[in-house]
Amino acid sequence: TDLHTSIDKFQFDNVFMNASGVRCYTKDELDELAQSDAGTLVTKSATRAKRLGNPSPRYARLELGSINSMGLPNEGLEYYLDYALNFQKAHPDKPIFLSVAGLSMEENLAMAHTIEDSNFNGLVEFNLSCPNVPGKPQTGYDFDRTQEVLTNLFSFFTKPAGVKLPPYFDLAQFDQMAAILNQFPLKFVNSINSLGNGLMIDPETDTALIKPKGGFGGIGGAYAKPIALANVRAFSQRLDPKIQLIGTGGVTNGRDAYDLILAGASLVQVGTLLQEEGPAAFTRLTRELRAVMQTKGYSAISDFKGQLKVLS
Ligand SMILES: O=C(O)c1[nH]c(=O)[nH]c(=O)c1I
Repeated sequence: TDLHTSIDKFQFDNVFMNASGVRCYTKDELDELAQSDAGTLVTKSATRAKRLGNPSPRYARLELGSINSMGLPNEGLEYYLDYALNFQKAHPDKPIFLSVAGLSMEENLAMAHTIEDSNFNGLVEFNLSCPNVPGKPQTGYDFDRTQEVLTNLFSFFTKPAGVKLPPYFDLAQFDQMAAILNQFPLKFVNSINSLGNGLMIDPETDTALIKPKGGFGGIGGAYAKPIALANVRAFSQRLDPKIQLIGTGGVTNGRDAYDLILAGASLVQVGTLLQEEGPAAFTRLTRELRAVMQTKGYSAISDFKGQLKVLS
């Protein structure tokens, strides 16, 4: 069985990769991902300047996943762009993703110009869904703003790019968002980011588990699986076929990854599981996905991608 997959002209020898924000803040962490069984990697969402992020505790493991309000801590765009430029020299056959999350339209466009003017030859993921910067709403939940950002962006940006979206929960929202996204030369849509602004409680102290925002943070892990499947499926049914899906959310084993691919995903990102198990998780996931494919009689991702059946 072969886990080879592609997005646009980019080929990957394995469908698995990290979700932005997980074990991808520093060069050392990124190198660990590069040396793992993952097919590729994405850097922590970058702002122009380095950010420390929110006060700790800002991440907690939960019974069925995780809650985080990191607050966009990162080393700044130049750091990740520098990493990417060195990486592509050393690994010309392994395209990587650069994630960008400007806190304003101007910052997003300024960072996009910097990337456009660079020799970066991988893919750019514009994160429209960070839920944890106090006072900053998620762009992905403001349709007019999303339209405006993408219009300004693609008036000059020519490198391969996609967007990271928050989860939607209403079919009219899938219709509206897809109608916006279909207007732009996107190579991919990555769905979903964490379930924004959840809350969990420490049973000993009756206190919110994490410190920022009175305990509100993005929820990941098994809790996210049914929402991730629905979002990938909904966009797969609505987007121009030229726009491919990256499935993120709820991957704990090979079957979860198989399900995201059935729903239409070309790549599968792993967040909470990677945070908890480390890059060795990719070895287990790869083995487990191959086993599911063998059971089903499939030898390639294309044999079952998007082939979810429904009851007639
Ligand atoms: O708090 C974060 O840094 C964060 N956390 C998330 O769960 N998703 C995001 O896109 C981001 I930028």
